[in-house]
Amino acid sequence: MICRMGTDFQFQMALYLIAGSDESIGVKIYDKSTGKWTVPTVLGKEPKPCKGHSAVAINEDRILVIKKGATPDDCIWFLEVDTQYVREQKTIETEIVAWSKGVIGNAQKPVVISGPSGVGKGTLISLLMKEFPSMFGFSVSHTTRKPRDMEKDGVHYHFTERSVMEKEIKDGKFLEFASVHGNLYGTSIEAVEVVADDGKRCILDIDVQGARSVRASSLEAIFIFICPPSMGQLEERLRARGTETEEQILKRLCNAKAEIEQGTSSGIFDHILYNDELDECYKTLKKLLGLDGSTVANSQTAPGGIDLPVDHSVSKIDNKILINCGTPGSGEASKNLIVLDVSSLKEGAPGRTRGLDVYTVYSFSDGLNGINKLS
Ligand SMILES: Nc1nc2c(ncn2[C@@H]2O[C@H](COP(=O)(O)OP(=O)(O)O)[C@@H](O)[C@H]2O)c(=O)[nH]1
Ligand SMILES: Nc1ncnc2c1ncn2[C@@H]1O[C@H](COP(=O)(O)OP(=O)(O)O)[C@@H](O)[C@H]1O
Repeated sequence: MICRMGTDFQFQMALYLIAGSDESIGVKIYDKSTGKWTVPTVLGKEPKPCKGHSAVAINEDRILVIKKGATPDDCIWFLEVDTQYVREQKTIETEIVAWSKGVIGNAQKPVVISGPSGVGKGTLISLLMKEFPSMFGFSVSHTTRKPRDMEKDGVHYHFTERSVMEKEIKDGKFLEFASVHGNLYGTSIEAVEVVADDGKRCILDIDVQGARSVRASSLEAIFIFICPPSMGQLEERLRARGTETEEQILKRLCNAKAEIEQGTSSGIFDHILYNDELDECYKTLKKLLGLDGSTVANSQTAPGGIDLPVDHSVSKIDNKILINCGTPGSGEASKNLIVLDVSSLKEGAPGRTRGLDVYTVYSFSDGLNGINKLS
């Protein structure tokens, strides 16, 4: 492995070294109090190797890493060293850092939908996905339960063995997980990232325990609880669906009481919807998601990127990162300065940092300038 680039950052008690090779980008930490180097546990998907990188410390929380020669959608990354997410994952034994990819603009908050089995969560989500296919993406959960007749692996769930899922949970691959009706269910970090990378708003269908975990995490979301009009109607719907055995139906009905109690009284949920008449409930759901005609349905912007030349220099002034791409040529306008505004950074899904504003400044040889906002 040939190490051909490195940047280092001094924080109060530690120095972070980011070094890249043809194969990987590695991180080492020098502890000033003990004088020792350690290799931290690195969470998140590591950026692909590149032709070099520039890096700037944004604050004590994270370091911005700009990859050279990367594709426009893959050049802005953050090494999180003390963000809320990293603090949540910290163990006593090892130092932890996390990679997260920079997302231009403000993708809309994910939507968490919970409610008892048979209340109509899946039905409402299907309606949304059908009416707004380019706006919403479903977070495909993992589960140890067996697939139903019509369910497809990788579409409705990632059907998995308990031992495999438990190992992946241990390896930090899950945003949340819970035991529901005797099976293990969980949202992998990747499931949420896939939707974000597609430029879509993520919908999570998870139980109340999962919603509680997400509420406590760094992922900002809208939380909606769906209630049945009555326990009798819930039972009717579950039986009419015809996907569960009698034993499973009874277990689900028994759990429904506690779920409804927690869902309606725990303060986890921003909105409680009653799914009596499906059409009415769907209309209300669209209204609270801002889809009642006041917004253009498919207006979600595609995931953006920045076309960076390999040769550039980086500097920081307050909350602005200036990427200098060289002097303009004669005659034509040339893009010679890209400005990243990091004043409204937000933690997204683990593995993503949202809220990056990007401007390109064009200069003409006669001294005139033009500004173009990408986000
Ligand atoms: N915590 C958590 N719950 C999930 C996840 N995926 C599904 N669930 C919940 O697990 C419960 C059972 O789901 P499922 O087996 O599909 O049955 P259904 O609710 O009757 O359609 C529902 O409350 C789902 O919301 C997940 O990734 N995490
Ligand atoms: N408002 C409603 N009125 C009557 N039946 C409904 C309504 N909403 C959903 N259903 C039906 O109830 C059953 C359970 O709905 P489903 O979406 O599978 O629930 P969940 O995903 O919450 O378990 C399905 O057969 C569905 O067609």
